Amino acid sequence: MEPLTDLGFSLFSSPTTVVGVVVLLMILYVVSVGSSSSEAGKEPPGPKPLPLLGNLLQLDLQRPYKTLCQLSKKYGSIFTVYFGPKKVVVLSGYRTVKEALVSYADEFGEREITPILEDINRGHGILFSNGETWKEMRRFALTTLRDFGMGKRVAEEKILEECGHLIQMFENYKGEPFNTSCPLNYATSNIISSIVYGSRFEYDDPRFRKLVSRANETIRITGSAEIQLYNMFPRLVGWIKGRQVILKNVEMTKRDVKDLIKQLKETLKPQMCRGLVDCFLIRKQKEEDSCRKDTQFTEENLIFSVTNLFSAGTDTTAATLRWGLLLMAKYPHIQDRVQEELAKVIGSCKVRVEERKDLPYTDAVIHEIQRLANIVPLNNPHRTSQDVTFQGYFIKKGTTVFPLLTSVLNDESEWESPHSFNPSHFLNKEGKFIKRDAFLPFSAGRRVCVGEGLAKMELFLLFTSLLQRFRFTPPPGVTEDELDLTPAVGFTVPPSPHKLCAISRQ
Ligand code: HEM
Repeated sequence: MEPLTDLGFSLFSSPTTVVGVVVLLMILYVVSVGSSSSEAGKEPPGPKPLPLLGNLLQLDLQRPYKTLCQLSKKYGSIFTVYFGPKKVVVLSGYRTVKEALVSYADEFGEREITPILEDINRGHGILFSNGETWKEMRRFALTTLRDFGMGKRVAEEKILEECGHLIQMFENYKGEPFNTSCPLNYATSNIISSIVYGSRFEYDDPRFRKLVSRANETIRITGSAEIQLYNMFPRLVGWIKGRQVILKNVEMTKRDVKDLIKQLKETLKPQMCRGLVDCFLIRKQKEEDSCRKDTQFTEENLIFSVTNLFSAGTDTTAATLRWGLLLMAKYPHIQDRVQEELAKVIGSCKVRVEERKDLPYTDAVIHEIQRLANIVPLNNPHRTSQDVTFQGYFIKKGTTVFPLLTSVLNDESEWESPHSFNPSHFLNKEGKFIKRDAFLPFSAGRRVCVGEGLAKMELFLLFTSLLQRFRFTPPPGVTEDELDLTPAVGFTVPPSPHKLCAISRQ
């Protein structure tokens, strides 16, 4: 809670600000909490909120998902927490989250657009939009991703090509310790870039490096304590530094993306789509030609759909791979078994997606990495699109809902040893791979991750290719026990900064 205290001091340092803050919070409190008792039915229980601050003092703002998991032990699988004046209903545990997102998809399928998300996207694109914009942009992204070979040979080729560049980059470190973040982010960015733009970038292209680092920085800051405070009190703390950095990043990224789109426009051939941008531009032209007034195929939606895919597709997959390599270095006996299986089934040939079924142990390890890595612990926020009575509780239309993914991936009634790295979660007694219902790292229902198929393919091909080529170890002088599994702070959570050695096996 220290960071919050520090921030509190700087926020409330002048008496006039304090009075202003108190008055505004009182108004917000009356508006939000005052309407919480409903005649329509019992509302989900929860810790008593303080006037004005709600449950703010109880929340670990750096890692709110941790507090929420603790609260679920006391209040059950559906409860209410006040993030300042903002009322949030938290759904916890596999059964509740799945039931809400799948059986009540209509009621729980909307995205909550927090003030910082409003700043970033202004309701455009796929990730942070609702209604017709979301419907059309999501449908377009899914069809185009499918056409560009998600789950097919074309995507496999693109990923394998990128694998070659990534391996080369790892080779360049010659077994010396290095931070895995940049190479992995560049590789996953390039895979989504070649689908979106139709071509990859060189790793030393300064514009590409900036696009990747700004996307990462924005995701990190979006999960910080100061941005949580901004989301609670947007009018009061709009000036905070983190928000200014995000706004600047968004502007610069928009400029770069516009520029990339302009280049594609100038060389566009209507008969040949090089990537998603081309398909979008062609569709845009068609809609303009037919004078469709309510078209969603606008410049803004193109820019934000592209940036959404780029940032959602880069950081998540790279963070999962970073966890994977760290876990391999920490548990060398598990790395041994993966490498033995790869040697037996594939030898030194290129790995192919169709070989996944012959690699049950490796497949189980990749699933267990995703489960334990738990990289979107809070999930993206949802909100109710209408009044709903769920599991006997009344939830009003427009309420923010967190379908807490961490509580699903660590659900004690679903997983035999939820808090340890145990690939047996995905293996039966005969050593065959088994699917598990509570494996929901991509969420479920209407807003389920658009890139699930692509991400699974990337994780499999990149992880296996890297393990074929390299042995991952802690840096000299660091023991396996000393490798730290504390997650970093952020909206998505990679491991804390660390270095590893990639020792060539060939
Ligand atoms: C390991 C990798 C990944 C994980 C764990 C992951 C996880 C998630 C989660 C939890 C959500 C929120 C779902 C919800 O609101 O209920 C989401 C949404 C989304 N993801 Fe992913 N994702 C990954 C990779 C990707 C990739 C590679 C892409 C790009 C092709 C992508 C694009 C998106 C988009 C566009 C959405 C918004 C969907 C919507 O709101 O309709 N993700 N992802």
